[in-house]
Amino acid sequence: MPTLTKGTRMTLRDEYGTEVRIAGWAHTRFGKREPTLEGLIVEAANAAVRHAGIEAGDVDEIVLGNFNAGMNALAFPSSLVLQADDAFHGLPATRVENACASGSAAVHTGIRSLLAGTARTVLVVGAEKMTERDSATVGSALLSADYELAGTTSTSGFARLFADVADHYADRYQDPSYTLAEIAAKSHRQGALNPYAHLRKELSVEFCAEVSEKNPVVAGRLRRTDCSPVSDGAAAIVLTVPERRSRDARTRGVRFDGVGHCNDFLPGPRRDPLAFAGTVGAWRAALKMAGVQLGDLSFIELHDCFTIAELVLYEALGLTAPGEGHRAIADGTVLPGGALPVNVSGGLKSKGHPVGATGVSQHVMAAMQLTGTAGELQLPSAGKAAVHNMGGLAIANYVSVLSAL
Ligand SMILES: CC(=O)SCCNC(=O)CCNC(=O)[C@H](O)C(C)(C)COP(=O)(O)OP(=O)(O)OC[C@H]1O[C@@H](n2cnc3c(N)ncnc32)[C@H](O)[C@@H]1OP(=O)(O)O
Repeated sequence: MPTLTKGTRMTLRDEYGTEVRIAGWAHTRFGKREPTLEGLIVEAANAAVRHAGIEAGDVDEIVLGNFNAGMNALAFPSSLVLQADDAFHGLPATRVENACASGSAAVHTGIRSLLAGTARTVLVVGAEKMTERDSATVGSALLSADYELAGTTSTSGFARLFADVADHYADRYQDPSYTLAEIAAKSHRQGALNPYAHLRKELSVEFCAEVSEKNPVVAGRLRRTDCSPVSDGAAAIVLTVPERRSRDARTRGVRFDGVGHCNDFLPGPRRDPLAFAGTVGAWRAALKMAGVQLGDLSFIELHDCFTIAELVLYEALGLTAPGEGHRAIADGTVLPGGALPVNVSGGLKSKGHPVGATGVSQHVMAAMQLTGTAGELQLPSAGKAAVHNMGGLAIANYVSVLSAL
């Protein structure tokens, strides 16, 4: 399989030395939530504008990440953001969709507007309402992102596809089941500390490792604890290019040092299921643009839609050699306090995965760490972070490298 070397080609600093920042952010609680999609969007949008210390009238453009995984079939969901404040009335507002990476697709779209000079302040919202529908409907909606299975009905949905990845892993290296339980327990431990998380319950490695009535098999080797949950929720960020602002926001916030976006082929046979080549392409592009290496990062928020994805990502991102991802968790590297903590927020696995919100949520979690405002989740030292968000089996891949100001 070829290595993907193409991907986003842009620079994050323009001729005036302008840099792109996240000036404010907000996050609703994830889980089974009462508010409608509109209610979640309004809550996150207004709170992010307040947090940035700007007025709604300062926003030039709105981008909404939304996959419609609840199959609500609502046209123009981007106009729901206008409901947050009358000052948004008339603004350009666009819904961006790239499956489970829709949130980061929205973030990167907002960055492009800033770099193009068509906006100075962009409000990016990610939102999804999934729990209103039964699991077969949600499973089918998610599978519309898969080339071979689109249009089919499934109660195990994407879990089946990632269970196949776990089988390939077992065939090529060794049975990953126990390592997957260790990853699940790590995520639940962190999620229990995250006030925004869907599943705030510590689960032991033993519980996650054992198939039981409370932890049934969902597909193949994947147990319930190996899956991210079906969640409702929203997150929002305010993107700015501060030097060009007429009314300056507070100077706190975080800076984008690098971005990468890389899409892979859809047909399964054209991809090595354990290479996540599109992710590797986006990762390398973002780190190169930022001028950093793995060792320069303080932590990573990565797309652990299933625990097997996190294990494969340890290897694809270079934390360990192929087949040795188990070492990253066994020796404590990816734990808080380890050399490179992964998913300190609890990740998708425990924080939840309201599909369109996820990429924005990951940027919010990283921004909180980098500004020392992550509460019980706070790492002692957090200067530089990478955020990785993917759609499908590493089909649409986005990476951001962020720094504290
Ligand atoms: C590229 C990508 O991102 S693809 C990813 C797209 N997302 C998905 O495919 C979603 C995958 N997840 C799922 O389909 C579902 O969450 C499942 C199948 C794992 C679990 O659903 P169900 O079996 O219907 O669980 P249900 O909602 O009835 O909850 C039963 C119990 O399990 C718990 N639970 C539900 N999901 C999870 C989970 N993922 N992990 C741990 N516990 C869970 C609930 O809190 C509840 O606990 P309680 O009895 O103590 O109250």
